[in-house]
Amino acid sequence: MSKRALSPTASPSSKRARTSTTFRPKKIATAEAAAAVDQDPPLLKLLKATKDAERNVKKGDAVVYWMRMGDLRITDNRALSLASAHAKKTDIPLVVVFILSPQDYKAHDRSPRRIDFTLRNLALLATSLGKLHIPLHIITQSNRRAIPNKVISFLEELSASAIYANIEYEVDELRRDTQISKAAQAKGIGAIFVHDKCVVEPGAVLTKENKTYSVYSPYQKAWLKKLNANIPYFLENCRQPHPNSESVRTTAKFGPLFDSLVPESVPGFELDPADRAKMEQVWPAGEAAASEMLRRFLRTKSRSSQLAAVDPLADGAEDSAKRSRISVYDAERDRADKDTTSRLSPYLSAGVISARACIRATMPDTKNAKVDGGRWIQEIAWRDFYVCILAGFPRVSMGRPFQEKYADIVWEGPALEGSYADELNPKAELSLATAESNIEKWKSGRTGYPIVDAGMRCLNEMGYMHNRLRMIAAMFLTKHLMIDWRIGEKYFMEKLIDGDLASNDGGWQWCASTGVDACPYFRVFNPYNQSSKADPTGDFIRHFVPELASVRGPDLHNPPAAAANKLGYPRPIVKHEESRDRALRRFKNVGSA
Ligand SMILES: Cc1cc2nc3c(=O)[nH]c(=O)nc-3n(C[C@H](O)[C@H](O)[C@H](O)COP(=O)(O)OP(=O)(O)OC[C@H]3O[C@@H](n4cnc5c(N)ncnc54)[C@H](O)[C@@H]3O)c2cc1C
Repeated sequence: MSKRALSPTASPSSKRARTSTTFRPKKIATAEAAAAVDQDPPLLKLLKATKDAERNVKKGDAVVYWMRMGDLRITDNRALSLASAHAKKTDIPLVVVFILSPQDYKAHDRSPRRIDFTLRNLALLATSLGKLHIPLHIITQSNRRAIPNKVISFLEELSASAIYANIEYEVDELRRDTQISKAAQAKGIGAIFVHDKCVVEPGAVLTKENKTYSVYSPYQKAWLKKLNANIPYFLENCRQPHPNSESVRTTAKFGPLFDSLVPESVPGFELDPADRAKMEQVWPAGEAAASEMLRRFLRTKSRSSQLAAVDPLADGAEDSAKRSRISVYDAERDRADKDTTSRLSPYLSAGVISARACIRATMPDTKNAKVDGGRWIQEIAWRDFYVCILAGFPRVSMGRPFQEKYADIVWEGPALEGSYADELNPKAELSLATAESNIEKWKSGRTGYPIVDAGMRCLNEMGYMHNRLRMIAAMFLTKHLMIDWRIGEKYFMEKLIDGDLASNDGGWQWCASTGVDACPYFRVFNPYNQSSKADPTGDFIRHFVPELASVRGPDLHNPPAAAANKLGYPRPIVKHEESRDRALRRFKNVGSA
């Protein structure tokens, strides 16, 4: 039975409602501020602050595991496993806490779908933990700056001996945890923050000069070598938590923690009922669903019936060793007209399954098995790479381009909050109204480029987009419409169910050519060519752009004017060659139009 309370919106405190509407996080740091943070990365500060965290820990009455948005699972969870071992060793109960923080969700442009997915998973976790007599205590904290004090007072109320958590690599979160770590240790409470998100943690793979890699290929080679050199550590299957004694449920201190309810929604992030029902169908919550999705990816064939917003666990998946999705991944992964990829990103982003488990599942079951570094494994390495970039060059999470030399590219459209100016860039060619109208057409999938429109409508409908389509849509916004990548990055985060700052920023800056190991600025995708590669059958476009449902053959990718007009499909809002020339000009002459 899932344990969920009615939405707190039913009786919002006026203070909470006010906070969520007036809170305006600063989005873009100055170049100087970003450079200063790069020089002294917050991850190193946290690791330093927690180095001796387990020394001088007082004996207490409980051990706390702080579950975060990126580790919503019981199986193979490093911090949970360590917390449980500590509790078992000292014979005290384990308590799990989750803090709902709407201001953080706003600061990170979290989508209501991602929040809903979090709550759906938490509801299942509350039940599973309850079977182990472990309470899942939910705290809603309206002012994010007050979280450190809130955590410390919670630990003091429980007379906790230690708190464990998996590291979140975003700047604000690292700073918050460093503050908590220092405050906890001052009170004799251990604060232990461990790596869990990546297969190979940030800092473990460095260049010869002891620096974070900023080019993927050598990184990936070094990553694989490191991984294979110590598989028991990097691919450890962390132990399941031990149950608490049942008697913990009746104690005055811990009993009430079992009454905590997972809310139905978070104010400001509610989903309308139809969307919620769809999300439940397309992205079923829970560790069992994630494991089954992984199993199907490894063992069964792709299906064109899976190209849209449907149940990924629907009957009909056909077993095949030779034609399983992973076996043909290298050749078929760029196709959006069937489920060629794993669709595990929402589960990996929310930590419903560990990246370690994904890699382990691809390995033969022999003692000396090695990770083969095949194409799918390389994608998991991309995920690790972008987390390393976030940790090693925190500037990217402060709204700055990785390549600062591109900071002054002349973008069309509105300036961003906390950006250079409040008004339109004076060098822009288009009026603000035209640029804003272009952005709206891109968002709603009405650009007149079928593959871009199908991708954007897919994003709007199911909170997910195939990787190749994300690339096409992102490049279209940044190069064809010459709109600042941060506008697209924000829109994706607000819509995606798998929204993840490291991968999203990495992907956007790659497409905008401002990022780490980015696409060279002169390589501007031709959307028509890309379209026939990503959707050779045309099924994907016909599904998501119903105006074109009757069109067959090459016309589908580039509908002739007369046919488009007749079918009510828009004409292209820009011309590929002209926009390409403009993008090249602006990147060659940064600061000029
Ligand atoms: C503009 C843009 C924005 C993106 N935003 C996000 C995001 O917010 N969250 C997110 O998880 N991914 C993001 N990606 C990466 C990628 O598109 C998705 O991870 C992938 O489409 C998920 O589908 P899948 O699970 O079927 O992937 P598979 O092909 O099955 O790959 C397996 C896993 O590897 C990881 N992965 C695959 N490709 C990439 C990649 N290029 N970069 C980083 N990790 C990768 C993902 O965790 C993925 O689940 C973005 C890419 C681009 C170009």
